[in-house]
Amino acid sequence: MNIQVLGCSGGLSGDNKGGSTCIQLNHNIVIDAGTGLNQLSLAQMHQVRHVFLTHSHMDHIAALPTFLSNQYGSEHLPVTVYAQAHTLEKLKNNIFNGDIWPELSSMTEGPEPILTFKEIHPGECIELEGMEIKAFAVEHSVPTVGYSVKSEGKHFVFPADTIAGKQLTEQLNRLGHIDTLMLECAFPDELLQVAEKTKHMTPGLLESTLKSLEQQPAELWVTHLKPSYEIALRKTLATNPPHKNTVVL
Ligand SMILES: Nc1ncnc2c1ncn2[C@@H]1O[C@@H]2COP(=O)(O)O[C@H]2[C@H]1O
Repeated sequence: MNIQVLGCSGGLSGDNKGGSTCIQLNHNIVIDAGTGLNQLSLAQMHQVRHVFLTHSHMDHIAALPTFLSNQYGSEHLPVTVYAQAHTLEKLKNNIFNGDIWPELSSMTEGPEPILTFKEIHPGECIELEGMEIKAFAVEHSVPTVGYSVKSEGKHFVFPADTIAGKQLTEQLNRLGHIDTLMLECAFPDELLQVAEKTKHMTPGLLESTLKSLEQQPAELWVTHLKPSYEIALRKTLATNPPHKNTVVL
């Protein structure tokens, strides 16, 4: 399984060229459609057939409308967008509503639509292209799922935007051995109250989450740093890495 983090910032600024959350699995699957998706060329976008969304927040869906419109002319239609009912409802009502962007799921190019929305539920596992992609519920300010991806003997887990706590620990422990755990760290410890209110992590919460796990992952990728705090967070995470193999993306 080839994992490319196309974007993972917790916000947008010219200092972070990657953009917001989008993780590409091999050529044809992405998790989230933040602005990192725009790193792909048109030809590469035409290879992406499956989009798994974690939640409805803008930094995770921003590139979806233009990405989907770019699919007109692709030979490999339709694109399937998987998400929980809440996320699909917000997309249909607030984005693909004919005002902000066309209702692409009902529009056709030739014999088939370019887009299919597919509701997923926490606990559901979808098998695609030799991968097992399982959604699991996490605690964030809107209904959110993380994804566990197993392929070729490797296990990649992305809990998306979430706060530390019993739910996250239990979900991660249930998943067994993890090769790569990609966990967020949005705010510094001084902003713990903001992190708690917005349901995000701090370095301290990251450390306590790692300590609460029955098995350590082989490596930890830290993601979703908020641009305003990125320099300070990188310094803290370099001085006191929460895991022996920590990579701050
Ligand atoms: N009370 C708050 N204080 C600071 N930032 C906030 C507050 N509420 C929402 N936000 C920001 O709004 C963002 C929405 O997306 P996120 O959950 O990634 O992160 C959130 C925070 O960056």
